[in-house]
This record gives sequence, structure tokens and C-alpha cells, in this order.
Amino acid sequence: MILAVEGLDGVGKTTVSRLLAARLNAAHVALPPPELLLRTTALLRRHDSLARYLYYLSAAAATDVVAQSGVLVVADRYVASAHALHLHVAGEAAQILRDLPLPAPTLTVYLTADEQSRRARLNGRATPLDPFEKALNDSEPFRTAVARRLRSGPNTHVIDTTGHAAEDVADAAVKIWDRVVHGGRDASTEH
Ligand SMILES: Cc1cn([C@H]2C[C@H](O)[C@@H](COP(=O)(O)O)O2)c(=O)[nH]c1=O
Repeated sequence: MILAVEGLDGVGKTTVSRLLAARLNAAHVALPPPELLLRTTALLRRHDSLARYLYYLSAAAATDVVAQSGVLVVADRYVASAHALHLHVAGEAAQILRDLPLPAPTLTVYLTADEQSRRARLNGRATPLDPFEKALNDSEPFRTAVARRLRSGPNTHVIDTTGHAAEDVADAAVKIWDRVVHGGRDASTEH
């Protein structure tokens, strides 16, 4: 099973998903996992590149391979991110990729944060902004389209992180997970 954590850059996905994986005794798999990290060719770096879309979807398929082995996976971004971030990639091949029946997560937690704190986190990063981070920073329509896509996906629960510690956000997500998987029984309080 996969519990996906989605959201715009800078909302705290990595911190929260790591805490969640620890609490649920699950594997934490980032998209892409470090061993598949984008080796930047000009083609792959392009914001609107079909190659980049395909690369991220393949990485998502690798996340699913881990889940298929029976391990519970907390995914730090998953298929929904790949589709949403590559909305602008057009053409027949892009359409085929969008229609691929990739495995859906059991639950997706969509994290939001107010725009000011999101930007503050993003600007505080040591690594330079990726083309998508730049585009999301610079283009309000792109950001809105990506956010709308991500938050309206199937089995998606929205958690606003504004003013909350990552531990509290992870607690809230564990409660939702328990409800979804154990049908209302709060398994996290049973042991
Ligand atoms: C999932 C995904 C991420 N990205 C970008 C978004 C982020 O700017 C960057 C790193 O993501 P991260 O902040 O979750 O590590 O990768 C894509 O370009 N295409 C994709 O399909």
C-alpha cells in the first residue's frame, strides 16, 4: 500500500512524510529516490519537457515496485505530482502518459501552507530552485492549476500545515490513515 504526501514545494512534505514513515513503520520513498536523482541534461531540465514527464513517471513506477513487495510505503510525492507538474506538456505522447493506469495510493495527504511561509521556506533552501520551483514561484496561474489538480485527486485529504508543528501534522495524517485502512478503528492507540 502507498500513502502519498503531495503538495507544492515548501509546504513541508519531506519532513512530514519522514515522520509519517517512522510512525507507521513504513518505507519512505521520495520521488525520485536518490539513486534515480535527475542527472541534469538540458533536455531533462526543461520545464515543459516530455522527457522530464516520462522520467518522473518512471520514478513513480519504481516507488510502486517497493510497495508491490508488500512494504507499506510513504511516498514523498507520487504519480499525482508528475501529472500535475507536467500539465503543460502537450501532444499525443503526453496524452498517453496522462492516461496510463498507474496504481493509485490508498490515501493521499495533500499539505497546504499559507503562501508567505511556503515562499519563506523555499527561499531559505540551500540548493538553487529547480525549473518547476521557479515556475511555481513566478506564475500564480501555474501554481493554482497544480494545486487544484493535486487537492482534488481521488482519496485525497487536505491538511493545512500553517502554524502547526510537523509532528502535529504527522499525527493528523496517522489518524486519517487509521480511519481509511482500519475503517474507523484508531489502530495507533491500540498498542
Ligand atoms: C514529481 C515531479 C517533480 N518535479 C520537480 C518538482 C520539484 O521542483 C523538484 C523536486 O521535488 P521535491 O521538492 O519534492 O524534491 O522536482 C518535476 O519536475 N516533475 C515531476 O513530475
